[in-house]
Amino acid sequence: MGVQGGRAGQGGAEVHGVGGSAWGAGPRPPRARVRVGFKEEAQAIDQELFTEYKFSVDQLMELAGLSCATAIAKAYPPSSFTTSQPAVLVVCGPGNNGGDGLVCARHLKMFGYEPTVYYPKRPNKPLFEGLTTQCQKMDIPFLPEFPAEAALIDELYGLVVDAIFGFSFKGAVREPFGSILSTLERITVPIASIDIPSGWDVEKGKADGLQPDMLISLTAPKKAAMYFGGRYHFLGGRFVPAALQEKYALNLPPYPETDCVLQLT
Ligand SMILES: NC(=O)C1=CN([C@@H]2O[C@H](COP(=O)(O)OP(=O)(O)OC[C@H]3O[C@@H](n4cnc5c(N)ncnc54)[C@H](O)[C@@H]3O)[C@@H](O)[C@H]2O)[C@H](O)CC1
Ligand SMILES: [K+]
Repeated sequence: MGVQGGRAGQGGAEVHGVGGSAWGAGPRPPRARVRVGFKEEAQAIDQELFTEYKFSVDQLMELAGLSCATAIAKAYPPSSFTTSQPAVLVVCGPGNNGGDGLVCARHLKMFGYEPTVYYPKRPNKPLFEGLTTQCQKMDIPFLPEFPAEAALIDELYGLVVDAIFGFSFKGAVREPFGSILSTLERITVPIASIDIPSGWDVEKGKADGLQPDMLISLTAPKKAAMYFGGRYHFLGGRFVPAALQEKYALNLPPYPETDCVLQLT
């Protein structure tokens, strides 16, 4: 099961191309001329967007989630799925990365996919409650339990969206996410990670961690993106005003026309 042309296994040469896993070869420079961002910068830009530019989290999350669904639709069109339906499992974590996942699930449904959400730790905040209700009202199922067997995920879904942790992840991973990540490390269907592969150190990555087929960097690639060895790297979150891009010397390549995503590799 999976998507046509999807990877056959974690870290396999057929996915990572010549040279095999990026980990084997050590860090490599990003293939597009994009200055790799740093964790501190990502959070500082985020803060400035909220405090100085007066954006709300809802606004940016909507654009971030839409970018993710759009990038997924470009890399894995529904027709490429080998499952009977373009079934996507969206795994959402407890912070804003999880919120991006909920928005992404909603747009994927609009785009003709069949998303299912797993959302074990739900913040008691109107934003996340609203996003959850929107998905439920759109007949997006929420799993009560995470599939214990990696093989079951491979059988039921053609793609997994990793919206567990973003740039605020730190320290040793706590349950239930440790078990979830160890199951995801064993699946063979492709994983699309939002902003950062979950469980990775934001700067150093994680050699024995998740190895997604796709990474959608939001605002700018974080330092750990240097270690990404999958097939598709997209930039999304086309919402950083020019003055802020200049202040942080983001040096982002131009997005094509009116697109909300840019394929970097
Ligand atoms: N400007 C932008 O680019 C935007 C990015 N967005 C997304 O927001 C995330 C960052 O969100 P944040 O809420 O700050 O944090 P996270 O989602 O990364 O996770 C925090 C969440 O996780 C828990 N946690 C942290 N470490 C651990 C651990 N070791 N084990 C278990 N749990 C852990 C923590 O307690 C919190 O609950 C960014 O990456 C983008 O994806 C926004 O959408 C806005 C625009
Ligand atoms: K993630």
